[in-house]
Amino acid sequence: MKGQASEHKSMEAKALSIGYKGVPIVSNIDFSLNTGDFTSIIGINGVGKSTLLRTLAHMQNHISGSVLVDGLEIGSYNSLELATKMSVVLTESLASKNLSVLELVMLGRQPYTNWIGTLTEDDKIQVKNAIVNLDLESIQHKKCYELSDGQLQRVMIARALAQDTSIILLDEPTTHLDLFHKVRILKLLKEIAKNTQKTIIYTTHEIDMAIQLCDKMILLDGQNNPFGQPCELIENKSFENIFPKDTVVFDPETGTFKIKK
Ligand SMILES: Nc1ncnc2c1ncn2[C@@H]1O[C@H](COP(=O)(O)OP(=O)(O)OP(=O)(O)O)[C@@H](O)[C@H]1O
Repeated sequence: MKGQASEHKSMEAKALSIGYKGVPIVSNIDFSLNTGDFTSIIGINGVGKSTLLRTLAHMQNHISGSVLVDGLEIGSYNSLELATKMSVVLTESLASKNLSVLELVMLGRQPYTNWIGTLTEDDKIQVKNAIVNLDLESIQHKKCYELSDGQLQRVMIARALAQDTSIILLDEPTTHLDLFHKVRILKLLKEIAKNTQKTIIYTTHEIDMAIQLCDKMILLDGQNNPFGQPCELIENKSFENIFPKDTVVFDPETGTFKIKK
């Protein structure tokens, strides 16, 4: 589904509890995202950001509460339906590094191709656009094992864009990127969210950048897990207790964290 004319709730969490083997690691997660929302999940190491992302991607079950996609329980979709609704970019290393960049990005079209995997003209356009948008033209024929971590990260994002889903979930998409590429990719993702009315959710440790760029933020603190626009979270002093105050303090004036000297 693409280019929806008006906003609607594309992904919601209600009283969501996530964890492993029936044991919750975070509860009380509530948020509601519209189409076009560029959203980050933030919080300290080990709080449960990746677990939440994998739960939203239906790669693991939630413990209680609900995750709604386009108003319906995530569990009510089969895997092919979900593959046309959401794409996922994980940090885990890629199994098929023997593929070329182009071949890997083409795999993004798999949910739409026939059983032999033939690409239509539309599929090829989507692949080309993803390659151009992520600046991969000059390396499109290289094998993935020949790439740097940062290049590979851009290829994985290109594959998700080629999949052209209304929801894109990314786990720490900027980890291996230099400052220029971090900003470039985040701005590109935001632009894509706005121009094509996609809901984009990503986990990150770059809170300052997220405050500047995101429409909404989900702050996992293991207690209330505040959610809202960055300015609302600043107003509610939500950022002030993320880290121990004797180490880093949040400056609401600049929206940045400062090292406590
Ligand atoms: N497969 C698993 N089985 C059991 N516990 C797990 C599993 N994966 C992660 N955990 C635990 O769940 C908690 C949250 O982990 P998660 O990776 O979601 O945190 P995170 O916020 O993404 O951390 P980081 O910022 O370090 O990437 C941690 O305590 C972790 O040890």
